[in-house]
Order: sequence, then C-alpha cells, then structure tokens
Amino acid sequence: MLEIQNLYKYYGTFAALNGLNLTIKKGELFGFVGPNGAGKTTTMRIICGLLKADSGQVYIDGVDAFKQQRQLKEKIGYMPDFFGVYDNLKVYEYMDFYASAYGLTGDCVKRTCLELLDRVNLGDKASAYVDHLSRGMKQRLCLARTLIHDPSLLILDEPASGLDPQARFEMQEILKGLLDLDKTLVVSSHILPELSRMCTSVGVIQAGKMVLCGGMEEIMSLMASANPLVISLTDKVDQAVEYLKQQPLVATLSYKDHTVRVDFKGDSEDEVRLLSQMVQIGLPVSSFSREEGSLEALFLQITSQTGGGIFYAN
Ligand SMILES: Nc1ncnc2c1ncn2[C@@H]1O[C@H](COP(=O)(O)OP(=O)(O)OP(=O)(O)O)[C@@H](O)[C@H]1O
Repeated sequence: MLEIQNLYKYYGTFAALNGLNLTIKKGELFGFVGPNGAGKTTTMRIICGLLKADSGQVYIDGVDAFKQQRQLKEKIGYMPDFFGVYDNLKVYEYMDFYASAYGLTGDCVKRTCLELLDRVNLGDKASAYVDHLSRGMKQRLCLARTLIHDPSLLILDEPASGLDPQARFEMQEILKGLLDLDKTLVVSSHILPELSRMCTSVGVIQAGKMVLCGGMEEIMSLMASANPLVISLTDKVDQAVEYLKQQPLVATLSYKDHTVRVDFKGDSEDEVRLLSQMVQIGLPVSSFSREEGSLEALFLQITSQTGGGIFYAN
C-alpha cells in the first residue's frame, strides 16, 4: 500500500530524513514511533504531498506521490498534529465545509457527514460550536473530516497527543474500528506502549532513518527484554544481590531498600528459571517483573545489536 524508498529531506544542511525506507501493507494499523525530532512529521508531510523531498520515492497503491498529486489526494487523508481555531463554526458546518472542499455534492453530503460524526462518537454534537468541544472531541472531529472523501490510506500525526487516558482509549478504539472499513492507517507517536494496544505493526525512526520494523508482538517482546527486571524481596536483599551478580545473564544491577533492578539479558523462559532458583535457595521474593517499556531502552538495545543500522524484526 505504501512504499517509501531512500527518502532524503534537508533543512539547510541538516538531514531531517537520511535515506528512509519503509513498506506498509494494506490493512495495517502501523505505528510510526520515534523520539522528538526523529523525522515523523517530515515523513508524513512528504507522503501527503505537503512538503517536497530532496530525493527518494513514495508510492501509494502504485501512485507516484511526487508526480500524481491529484490521484494522491484521493487516496490519502491527513490529520495534522494541531487543530486550528474555528470561531462561530458548528460541528456539522465544519464537516460540510470539508465535504465541499473535496467536491462532494448532492444528497450524499449530509448522510456522509452524519455517518462520520457517528463513527467518531460525535453524533449528538452536530449543532455544537466547534470551539466549545473538548480537546478529545476536537481531535475526533478532525479525524472525521480526514475521512470525508473516503481515503484508503490515513496518515495521522499524533492523533492522541494531549488527551487524558479515557479520551486516548476512545480514540484508539475508533482507529481500530477503521480497519473494518478496509483502511490502512499510519499513526505517529513517541509513546510505544500506547501504540501497542492498537497497532498491528510498528516502525521506529531515529535521526531520519528507520532503525526497527516489524509486527507489534515481536517489537513488544524485543522491548520487554530491553527493560530492567525489578525484583522486590521482603528480606535478605544482600544475599539476593550476591546471588544475582553471579548469574551469567545479569549484566548490571542496582538496589535500593528492598528492590533490586537488574539488566537481564535473558528471555521470558530465562526469567522463570531465575525466579524459581531464587525461591529454591530461600530468597523471599515478593514481586518479580519487567519494568514498563521505554523507547530509550529499546534504542539502546537496537544500537548494541546492529551498530545503529537497520534491524527488521521479521
Ligand atoms: N521547517 C524546518 N526548518 C528547520 N528544521 C526543521 C523544520 N521542520 C523540522 N525541522 C527539524 O527536522 C527534524 C525532524 O523534525 P520533525 O518535526 O519531522 O520530527 P518529529 O519526529 O515529528 O518530532 P516531534 O515528535 O517533536 O513532532 C527536527 O530536528 C526538527 O527540528
């Protein structure tokens, strides 16, 4: 569905995109992750034809994004990471405005606008003023207007940013629901665990290059093994520390009060083995788990495995 080849974008002499390659299959909900400044927005704006690349190619369903702008616009819906101010505009009028901007006419306009408002849980807000909506509602409205011309590929720049947990969850559920309409979605975020709840695949961009790409489960399991094991004990912490230091899969460790944090190189089977051995030798373990995933830990692991090159999980 989306094929990006060797994409470069310079701002002055600074390479924001540095030979980016990426393939996304039809029907994927693809999480595009990377730290601030990695090049996500730049990539998305180039895909949508809003920014010119210096070199490289982008194809969407075989359409050359740089040469076939009209066909590109039909295929793509873009939701930017900001929402403008719309004084005195009601929700339905806002949708109607975008419908006419895309050349929709006739009876289908009203039906389409109302169906889309229902899809983003704003069916009862058609007569409300846009500026009176909550942030979560505004972002859902922005998503609805992104869908107005029935695009097959949606490019969504941080659609859940700034939302509280409940509003984020609602947005995630709506995005997952779009897969039933045969859409392909590219969703950017700098929070990988947030994407894990909805994405089918994920790619990590760092300094304008893809450094990791694969199915969501593979990436999450890679990430889990990159995070420290946190082991709490009710007693015998010194003894536990001495025992752990002797284990070949323990790279480094630190401890405070009754908790030991271990940089552990093993997989989940190794973890089970370690826990049962600790219990067997009489160490009173009260909790044993991997810390919540962080992108930073994953980046460190990728860099140490690949010397910073491209690493594909599948
Ligand atoms: N118009 C511009 N002029 C100069 N530099 C720019 C411009 N736009 C972006 N950059 C730089 O290019 C790099 C990539 O920016 P981009 O916005 O694509 O990153 P991002 O991954 O989307 O970051 P964020 O998560 O913060 O939105 C950053 O170092 C940024 O400062």
